[in-house]
Amino acid sequence: MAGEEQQNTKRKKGHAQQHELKRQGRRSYKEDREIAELEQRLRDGAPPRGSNPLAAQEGAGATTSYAAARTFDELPLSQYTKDSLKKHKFVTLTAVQRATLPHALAGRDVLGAAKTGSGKTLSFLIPLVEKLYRAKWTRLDGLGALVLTPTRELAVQIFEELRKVGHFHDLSAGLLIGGKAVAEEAARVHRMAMLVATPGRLLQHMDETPGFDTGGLCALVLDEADRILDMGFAATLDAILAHLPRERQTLLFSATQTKSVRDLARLSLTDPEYLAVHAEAATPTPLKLQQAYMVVELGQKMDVMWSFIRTHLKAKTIIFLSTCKQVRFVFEAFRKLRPGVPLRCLHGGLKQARRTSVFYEFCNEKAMVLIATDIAARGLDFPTVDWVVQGDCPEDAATYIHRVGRTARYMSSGRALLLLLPSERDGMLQLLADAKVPLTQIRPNPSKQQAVTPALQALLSKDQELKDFAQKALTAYLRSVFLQPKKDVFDVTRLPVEDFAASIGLASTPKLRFLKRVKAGPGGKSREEVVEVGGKGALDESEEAEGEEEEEDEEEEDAAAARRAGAASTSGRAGATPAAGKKGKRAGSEEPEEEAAPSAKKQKGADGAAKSAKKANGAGAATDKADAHAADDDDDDDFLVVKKRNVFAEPEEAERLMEEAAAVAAGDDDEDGKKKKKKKKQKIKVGTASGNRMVFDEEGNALDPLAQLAKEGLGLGEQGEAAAAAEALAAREGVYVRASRPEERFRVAADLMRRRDKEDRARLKQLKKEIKLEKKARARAAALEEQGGGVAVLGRGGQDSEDDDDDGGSTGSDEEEDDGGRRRGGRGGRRGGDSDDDSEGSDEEEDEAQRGGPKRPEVAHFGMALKDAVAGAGAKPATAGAAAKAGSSLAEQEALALRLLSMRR
Ligand SMILES: Nc1ncnc2c1ncn2[C@@H]1O[C@H](COP(=O)(O)OP(=O)(O)OP(=O)(O)O)[C@@H](O)[C@H]1O
Repeated sequence: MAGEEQQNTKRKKGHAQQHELKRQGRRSYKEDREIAELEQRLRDGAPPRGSNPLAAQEGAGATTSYAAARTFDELPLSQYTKDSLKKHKFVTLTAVQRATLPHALAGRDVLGAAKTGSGKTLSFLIPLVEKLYRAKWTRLDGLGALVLTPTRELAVQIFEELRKVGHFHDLSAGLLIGGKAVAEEAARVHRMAMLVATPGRLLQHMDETPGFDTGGLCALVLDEADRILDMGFAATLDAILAHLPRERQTLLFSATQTKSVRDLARLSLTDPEYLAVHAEAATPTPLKLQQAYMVVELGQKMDVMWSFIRTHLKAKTIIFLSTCKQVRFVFEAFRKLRPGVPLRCLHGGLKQARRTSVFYEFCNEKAMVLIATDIAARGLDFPTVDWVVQGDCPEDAATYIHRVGRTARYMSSGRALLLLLPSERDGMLQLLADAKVPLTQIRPNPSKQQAVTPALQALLSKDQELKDFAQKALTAYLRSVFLQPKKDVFDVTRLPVEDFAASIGLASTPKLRFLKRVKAGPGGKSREEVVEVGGKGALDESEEAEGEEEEEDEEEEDAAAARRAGAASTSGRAGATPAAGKKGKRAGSEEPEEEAAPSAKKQKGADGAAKSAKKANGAGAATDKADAHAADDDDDDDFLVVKKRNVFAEPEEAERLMEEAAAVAAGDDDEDGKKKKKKKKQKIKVGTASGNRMVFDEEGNALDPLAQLAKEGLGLGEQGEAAAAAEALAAREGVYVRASRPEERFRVAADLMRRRDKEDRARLKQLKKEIKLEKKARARAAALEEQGGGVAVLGRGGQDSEDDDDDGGSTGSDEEEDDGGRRRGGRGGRRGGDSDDDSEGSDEEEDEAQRGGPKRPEVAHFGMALKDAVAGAGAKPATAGAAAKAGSSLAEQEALALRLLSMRR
């Protein structure tokens, strides 16, 4: 027993000594010896320059060379890294790891290209960690290694992977992404040996954070290098590079690698190794990925997407759309129609906390539909995604490859479906054929297709917010098509805008005008032409709507927009004509039933509600079929009828099939494809009751509201304490590599987000209350003024700035500054992200209030002692507090305080 104690004490002493050594930047004798051996092995066994280690024979020169290594154990890696990899079950190298690790470990610049899901992340993380370990890097040495990624979610994911690789190391690592508190990051960033960052936020710290030293950086990684090097990130990347030393190792990885000499020159690469692992492969996409496309009319797209979801209730699916606003609309609309599978959305307009929680939720679910923009297209490693559906055509073959790469990752299989408009078909298929992407044509099974349009019309007719979303979605979609540089694929003038508007439930088409630059004549002189869609006088309306942009991801989405806009401006084309099309006259004038009805319909056991809803609601067509399908969720692929042919091998047949599919998608009835099916007119019964109000969970199970509350446990009792404990834990763990408990962290993050959402809502409510009170007070003050006497405008002085701090990420304060010192009375200002709509109302109220009096002083503080003024004023209570004691209402107290103030002035 005594012996055991002695041993324990000895071990503890050993650990303490080791820790102290590391703190001083020194290593133990054992580590020193290991580092020396590793250096020796790396020198002696490095693969020849320009060689591809994949071609190296196993066993050849095994004594010294590690070029033929098949397992991590055979590589010259530190024991800490080997143990970490083993702990996380990484044993055998993937092809890209075999090809790139030997060169990267030898300290060379590498350009690695390999298919999606092939393990590129470890190919750059392992060399970084090893390099700093061998350099005996300490936190006093400043930043040693940097990984740049185009999106925040990808940065989070890489950071998690880094925690795995660095599990047993003693290196500090940090994550810098937009949407988080800069100040918090600034306090720590200078202590980080490694950083994973998005370009915008990194540059902000480089410019603004004192003591953030990047001059000693020895390794830089650009993940999704082609994206980071493209024009969307050009200025930011150049500014970042200007802060970094030219002498460094640089690693570039992507599934679609850049070969541009100009790009590579910007990075000052030294004799880089170009390792394109799958360059000779028959296809650039994973072998276990089945890919198909379907030609769909724009006016049928919503039906096809809805039908897909309804017939794949047990699948994990990502649906890609082109813009934030489309994602928001389709998500909100489908969510309200309750398809029977949980839905989530991911786009740059969401608050960062929401984005992160959606990311993790989608990782952990088995069956879920994620509707997303291209911020989810690159790099994200969601486990076991069954389907990738491209609802909108990708901008190029590279985007296609990255999007479909979210499924069939590593060893698993997956399926992908691309929806193409007839006008996109030829151009896009050609691009994909050039990129050697194998595609099969597929068409929807008409008997399984479910019309969602009537349901959308009914929803929009009673939900103004959703209608606004729909209008903005339509505008954003057309604008994105307009901005696409590849005009042979994307031609906004060929889109049936009015059919599309009708299909998303809009009773009329929003009026839009786009400015179009076209090259006039061989001289290349440009002129501006106005393309008008849907009528005159449209510009103001639509552009105003666009002005109300949500906070977008400052990284990826802005970069994409900049890229498209830039390309569009240099590739203008002539011949734009107003879009033609008959006016779709759809529902919307009649008042539909209670909103709960369509969702109630598909609930098992809610038959009565379902029947009445079916009769009453315009959602009939969609939900009738939805009911029929609710019972048999297993008919997954019945909706998709496969034509088992490679269309590139049989062009004529392909043509015929495509036309056939287009005819089916367009709803053509007879063989010659001319006569359109008549849609049964939906009758909406106005004013009838629709049953009890119900709450449903994501799976569609009915819950009573209290049970729902209890389930969510919003900050109540133990849950609140647990959340507080979790928060403390998160704060304690910080961002060190050694602290590796992903599940715990996910839970902590989820708890924190729930609590903060609740706090936000409470704060907003409080603010609205306060604003109302202010208005009242001003009204009273105005009345007093009429009776003679000056008036002061209310504000909350110090309290404002306190709230500002709490509410990181709000754009309210910016607006305040922009208004040239016109200080608002609190945080009712417009917020970024998904809460901005909530606060618009209070904004207006405030604005109105601000206009109340032109010469008024800016801020008044309640509770100030105004004895002098009181003395001058005669027998009134001295302060608002005194007034309260005297029993007057708050509004009266406020009015009184104002009066006192003005008298004092
Ligand atoms: N050697 C390995 N053994 C087992 N699993 C691995 C190995 N290397 C990578 N993986 C796993 O394979 C999956 C895909 O890896 P990773 O995300 O690095 O792919 P990628 O090539 O970067 O894909 P993308 O091009 O989409 O960014 C991850 O879940 C990763 O943990």
